[in-house]
Amino acid sequence: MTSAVPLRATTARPAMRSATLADDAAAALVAVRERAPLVQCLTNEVTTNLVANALLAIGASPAMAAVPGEAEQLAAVAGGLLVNLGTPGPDQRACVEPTVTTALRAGVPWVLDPVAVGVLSVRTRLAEDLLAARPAVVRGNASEVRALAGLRSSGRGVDALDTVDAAYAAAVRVSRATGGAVAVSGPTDLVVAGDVAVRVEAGDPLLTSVTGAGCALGGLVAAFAAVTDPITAAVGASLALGIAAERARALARGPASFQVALLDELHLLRGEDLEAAGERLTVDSVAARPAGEAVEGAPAGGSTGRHVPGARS
Ligand SMILES: Nc1ncnc2c1ncn2[C@@H]1O[C@H](COP(=O)(O)OP(=O)(O)OP(=O)(O)O)[C@@H](O)[C@H]1O
Ligand SMILES: Cc1ncsc1CCO
Ligand SMILES: [Mg+2]
Repeated sequence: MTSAVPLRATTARPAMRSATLADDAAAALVAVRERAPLVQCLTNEVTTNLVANALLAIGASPAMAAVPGEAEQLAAVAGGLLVNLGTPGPDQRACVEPTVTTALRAGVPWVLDPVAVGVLSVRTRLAEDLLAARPAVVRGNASEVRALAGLRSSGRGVDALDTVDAAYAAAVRVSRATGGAVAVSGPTDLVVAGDVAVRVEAGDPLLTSVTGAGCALGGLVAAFAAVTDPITAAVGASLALGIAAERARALARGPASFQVALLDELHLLRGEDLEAAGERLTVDSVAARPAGEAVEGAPAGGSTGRHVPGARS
């Protein structure tokens, strides 16, 4: 992976307030609706359709061009790029490095969704290489983020068995390595960027009964990243999907009707809905974490021996 590209500045903002962050997320949603950013997706074969539909519902313009020779053409003109490693077949493996390099050179923010990293070896090595290209946002579940940080993880296939709290130190470590944001999904989402940690209270357990809710979240993060900074993008996308899910739940009989309603609710979501969500956000400083929640210390589960490029240890 080339590193002869401009590096992204750190995203942390001092003294961030939850109300301000909610306002910024709302403004970003309005901007997505106004600008309809093109989001180039190198995504997986299982959830492509849901990712594309979620992007359309939020107001973005998705395109899934994963053909070698074409993928980088689209990345050069996109507003954002999603790289989701759910089914990393030969075409995607051939595409990914030139596509990410093109995006970086063009100043296009890119999002890494490290599906099943830590469980499966090919994608784990690929993700480790990709971290050196400094994704604006890494969006994964707790087990995936732990694995990316080189910590022992207990994912089962594409699902997390680790808690979001157990991925806190890992998120900090990966954020410091990339200079971008790291978003950990679960019952409460966690977004870390630099020295800022944000918890987002939104969502519904039915999201885990629809394949690709996390993948869709990765796509939404890429759409938001096209119009705002990485931490606002991660928080805004998390709020948008979570609030839409809560509303969809009220209309659903099960996962199938929930998925349909979820797309409707994403489509209906307005800036005011995110503006009113300040109370769902808890912002604190990484440095201010209580003792016992070590950020740099050895993980409870030990290390896999893998290394995050640039990570402090
Ligand atoms: N128990 C829960 N309650 C409420 N929301 C949840 C719960 N678990 C996950 N979510 C939400 O579901 C969405 C997907 O998160 P999840 O952690 O399941 O992603 P994932 O494992 O990457 O999913 P996938 O790989 O299937 O796409 C996020 O918006 C998250 O906030
Ligand atoms: C089930 C599944 N398998 C590979 S990708 C994917 C979608 C959820 O990440
Ligand atoms: Mg996932």
